[in-house]
Amino acid sequence: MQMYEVKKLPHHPKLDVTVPGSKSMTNRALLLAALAEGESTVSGILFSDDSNVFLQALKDVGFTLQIDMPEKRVMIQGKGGRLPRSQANIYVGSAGTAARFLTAMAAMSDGEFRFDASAQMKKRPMADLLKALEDLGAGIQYLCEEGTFPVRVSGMGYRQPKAQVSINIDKSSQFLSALLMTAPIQFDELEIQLTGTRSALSYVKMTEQMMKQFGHAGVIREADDRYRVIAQGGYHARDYMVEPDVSAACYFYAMAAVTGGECLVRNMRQDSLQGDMKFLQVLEQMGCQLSWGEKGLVLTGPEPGHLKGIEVDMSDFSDQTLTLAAIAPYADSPVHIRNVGHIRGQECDRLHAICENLGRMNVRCEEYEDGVKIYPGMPQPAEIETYQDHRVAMAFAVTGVRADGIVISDPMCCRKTFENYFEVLDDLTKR
Ligand SMILES: O=C(O)C1=C[C@@H](OP(=O)(O)O)[C@@H](O)[C@H](O)C1
Ligand SMILES: C=C(OP(=O)(O)O)C(=O)O
Repeated sequence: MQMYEVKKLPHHPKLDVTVPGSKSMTNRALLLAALAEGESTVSGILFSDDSNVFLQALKDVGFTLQIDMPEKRVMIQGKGGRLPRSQANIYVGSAGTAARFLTAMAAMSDGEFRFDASAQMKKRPMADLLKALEDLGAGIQYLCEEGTFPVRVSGMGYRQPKAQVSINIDKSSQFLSALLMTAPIQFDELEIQLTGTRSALSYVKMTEQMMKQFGHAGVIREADDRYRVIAQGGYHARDYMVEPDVSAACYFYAMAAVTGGECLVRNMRQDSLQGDMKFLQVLEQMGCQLSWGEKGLVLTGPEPGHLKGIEVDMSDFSDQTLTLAAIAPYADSPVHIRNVGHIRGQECDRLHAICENLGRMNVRCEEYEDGVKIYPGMPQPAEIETYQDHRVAMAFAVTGVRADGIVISDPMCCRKTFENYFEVLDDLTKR
C-alpha cells in the first residue's frame, strides 16, 4: 500500500479496539527471559518489525525459541546469563530497543559479535552507550563510521567483581535500561553515574520493575543521577504476560477525544508499567473523561469544539508528542509541547516532521529547539509525509478522522510496532 486515505468518523462514534502487546515490554521480556536460568514463556507478545529483529537476533546468538504466532506466545530456553554462541552477526533493523539492549548483552559476554542496522538506525544515537561499554572493558570496533553501526563488539570475557561507569542518557534512556538489565550477568556490582540532564524516566522504571518480575531486585537508585546494580544471582525463568501497548492505544483514545466519541481499549491495566499512561491524564486535562470497566479503559471525548488547549512537558512520555500534535488543531486554544528535544534523534526529526505536516494541512505551528506550539485551525486536505516513522503515520491518521482529504503516504511503516494499524482503522471508519 503506497497511500492510505483516512475516512472521517461520524460524531460521537463508539470505538472498541484491541491493540497488540507493548513493544517495550516485549523486547525487555525477551532479553530477561534469555538471560534467566531455564525455560520462560512470554505471552501477549507483540509481533512486528521491532520484535521480529529481536527474536531473530536471539536465535542467531543460539537461543532455542519456540514461537507460536497465533497464540502470541514465545517459549525461550534461558542460559543463566551465558550466550549459547560466542560469534554471530546480529541485525537490529530500526529497533532502538534491539540496538541498545543487544549491544550491551554482547558486550557483557565472552564472544565476538558483528552488529548491523537499517540506514535509519545508523543515524540514531549509539555513541554514548558504546563508549560506556568500552570504558567497562568491551572491545568496540567501528566498521564504517565512528559511533555507529556496523560495529564489532568483543565481550569483556570474564566476570568482574565491581565497576563504575559514567553515561549521558540525554539522547536515549534506553542506554541506561540496557546497562541495568545486562549488568547482573557480568558484575557483582556496577555503579552507574549519569552525566546529562535527563534523570528518572518512566522507561527506566519499567526496566527496574521488569527486572524485579524476573527475580532480580538488585537495582538501587542512590540518587537521581546514580544507580547501583548488585548481581544477587541473576534472573529466574517464569511465565510472563506482556501488557497491551499503551502507546498504540493512545491513537484510538485520541480519535475519541476529537470526535466526542467513546473508545474502549480492551485489557488495559490500571497497574500498567507503561509511562505513556500519563498521556491519558493530558487528555483528561483537555476535557476527556476516563472510566475503568471490566473490559478495559474507556475514554469519552468532550463535544466536538470543546477540547481544551494545554501547555505540557512531555519529556517522560515523549512517544505521544506526535499524537498530541495531531489533535492539537482541534483544541480551542494553542497546544504547547515542551522538553522533548531528544525526539529529533528518533525514527526521524519528529519535531520537524510535526511542523512540516501541519504546514501541509495549513495549520499554524511554531517549531522550537525542544518542542512545538500549535494553533487551532481546521486541517486542510493534504498528503502526509511519514519519513519512515510509524508514529508519524499512525498519529496523523488521527487528524484525518475529523478532517477531509488526509492521505498518509507509505502507511506500512507502521509495521515497526503495529502491523495491522490501518486495518483496525479501516474497520472503525467503515461502520
Ligand atoms: O525503553 C524503551 O522501551 C523506549 C524508550 C523511549 O526511547 P528513548 O529513551 O530513546 O527516548 C521511547 O521513545 C521508545 O519508544 C521506547
Ligand atoms: C522511539 C521509538 O522507538 P525505538 O524503540 O526504536 O527507540 C518509538 O517507538 O517511538
